[in-house]
Amino acid sequence: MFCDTQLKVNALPRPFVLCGPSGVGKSTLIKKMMVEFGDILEFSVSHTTRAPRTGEVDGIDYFFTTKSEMERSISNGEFIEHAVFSGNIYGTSKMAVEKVQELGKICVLDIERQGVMQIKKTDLNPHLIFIKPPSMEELKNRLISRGTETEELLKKRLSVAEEEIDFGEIPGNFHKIIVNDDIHKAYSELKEYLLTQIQDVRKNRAQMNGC
Ligand SMILES: Nc1ncnc2c1ncn2[C@@H]1O[C@H](COP(=O)(O)OP(=O)(O)OP(=O)(O)O)[C@@H](O)[C@H]1O
Repeated sequence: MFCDTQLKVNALPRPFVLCGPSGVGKSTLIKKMMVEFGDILEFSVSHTTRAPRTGEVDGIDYFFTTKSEMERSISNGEFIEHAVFSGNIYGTSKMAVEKVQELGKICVLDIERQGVMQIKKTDLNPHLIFIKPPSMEELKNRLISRGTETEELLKKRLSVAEEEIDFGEIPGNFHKIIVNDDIHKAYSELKEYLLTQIQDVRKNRAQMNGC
C-alpha cells in the first residue's frame, strides 16, 4: 500500500479563501459552510499582541505574542494579513494556516485584497473565491439593515467596495466569482465548488486510516 509521508505532503488540503466587499455576505456563507462541513473545515488561530484574558488558551483562542516579535514576523513576510485594533496587532500567519492543514482540514479564510495578494505569494495554493453583490444598491441596503455602520463608515465601505469589485473581476485574481443575490443559490454554487475538494479530503483521510 502507498503509505509514505509523500502522500501526506501531496494531500495537504488547500485553504479556501473568501473575499468580497463588506456586507456582501461572506460571514453568512461561511457560517452555512461550517454548519454543513464542520468536520472538515476549520478557521486558523490568529496571533495577537494583546494580553490573554482569563480562560484564554495560547494556541487555541489566539497565539499570544509580543509587539516586537510580531513586527519582526510581519516584516519577514510570515503574515498573510494583519491589522491594528486599539493599539494591539492582530493577524493571520502562514504557520496558523499550515497547522490547520496538518490536521487534515481545509482552512477557511475571510480576507481582504491585501491578504489575497499576500497569500498568492506563499506556497499555500489556496482556492480563491470572490463574493460579489448583485448591485451597489443592494450592498448598501444590506449594510444599512445589518445596523452595524455609522453614516460615515457606510460611505467609506461603499467607496472601497467599488475598488474591491474591480479587483475581484480582474481575470486571474480569483478562481471563481459568485454573485450573492439569493443566499441559497450563492451557497449552492459555493458548495458545488467546495464539494470536489471535500471529497478529496475524505478520500485521503480514508487512505490514511488504512495506513
Ligand atoms: N443573499 C442575501 N440576501 C439578502 N441579505 C443577505 C444575503 N446574504 C447576506 N445577507 C445579509 O447581509 C448582511 C451582511 O452579511 P454578512 O455580515 O455575512 O457580510 P460580510 O461580507 O461578512 O461583511 P463583513 O466583511 O463586514 O463582515 C447580513 O445582515 C446578512 O444577513
